[in-house]
Amino acid sequence: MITLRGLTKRYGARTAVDDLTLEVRPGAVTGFLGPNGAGKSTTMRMILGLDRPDAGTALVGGRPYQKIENPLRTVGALLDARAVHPGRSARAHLLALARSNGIGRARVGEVLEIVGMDRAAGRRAGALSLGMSQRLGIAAALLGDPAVLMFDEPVNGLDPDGVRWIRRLMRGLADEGRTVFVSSHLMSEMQLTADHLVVIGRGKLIVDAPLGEVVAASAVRIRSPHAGDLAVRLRAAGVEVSRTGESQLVATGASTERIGDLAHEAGIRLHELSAQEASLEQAFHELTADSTEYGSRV
Ligand SMILES: Nc1ncnc2c1ncn2[C@@H]1O[C@H](COP(=O)(O)OP(=O)(O)OP(=O)(O)O)[C@@H](O)[C@H]1O
Repeated sequence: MITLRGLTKRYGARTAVDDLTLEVRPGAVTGFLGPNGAGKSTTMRMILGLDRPDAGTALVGGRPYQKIENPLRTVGALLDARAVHPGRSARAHLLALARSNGIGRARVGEVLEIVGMDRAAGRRAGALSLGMSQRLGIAAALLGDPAVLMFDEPVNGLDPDGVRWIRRLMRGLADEGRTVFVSSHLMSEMQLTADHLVVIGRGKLIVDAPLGEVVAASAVRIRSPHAGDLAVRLRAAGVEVSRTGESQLVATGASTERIGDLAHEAGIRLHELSAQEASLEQAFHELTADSTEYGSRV
């Protein structure tokens, strides 16, 4: 479990993370989404004790990172896959990490196998492809068999096989009851991977909800020979409506049942009434529109 309470980080006049309060729960993949510069990496760095918050707290398993005795056994993280000594072999890198964290040598072989790197273990870290570097970073994160895992943009630069592999790995880790917190700006990817979503913009929490709830923020497509009259009626009832064609409307903020009832009360015939499930991409765009606009101005 990761617990953030009022977590805040400022860089000069800029508030990178703004009063973030949330819980990341075990047994699920929680996607951490936001436009570039939203504050995702800064939040993860504060959880790992790499950046000091200006206010608030970040706890892992109920403790601040600095107070965790064997951090690698509690929380594993992949922040920057390239942050490995380039001259060391993958195995030597993991062995050094294991030794300094009181983890037995045998576990190194296990994690190399989990990430499918047993045959590349002798290669120098600096000579690994990005995909292999990601796997090595994940092997390091898994080394202490931690209950909490954090991945910052893990699929960046990966080929489709690598992306599928990471997706399956995260699912498996969550199914084992672990807390899996993964940042991404790829909404389509999160739609396939995450159970729960945390969306931030300009450092502020925008959404903290199950994936289904975010995606179901739906629009309703309507066709009627009296679209103009119907639009007037719907707006009067507080429904947001836009006219998309001579006889077509799209309404948001009301169910098909409500729209059907309103049309019936007004005596207006309908030729189509269908719920359009918003893709996460659309939902994300709507949710973060303000913060993205702000971002592009600065
Ligand atoms: N060390 C730093 N010094 C000054 N400003 C910083 C520093 N680190 C981050 N920032 C700023 O804080 C804000 C949040 O950055 P952060 O990297 O956390 O966002 P992000 O959501 O991870 O973005 P991205 O998707 O681009 O990685 C940005 O405006 C960034 O420029």
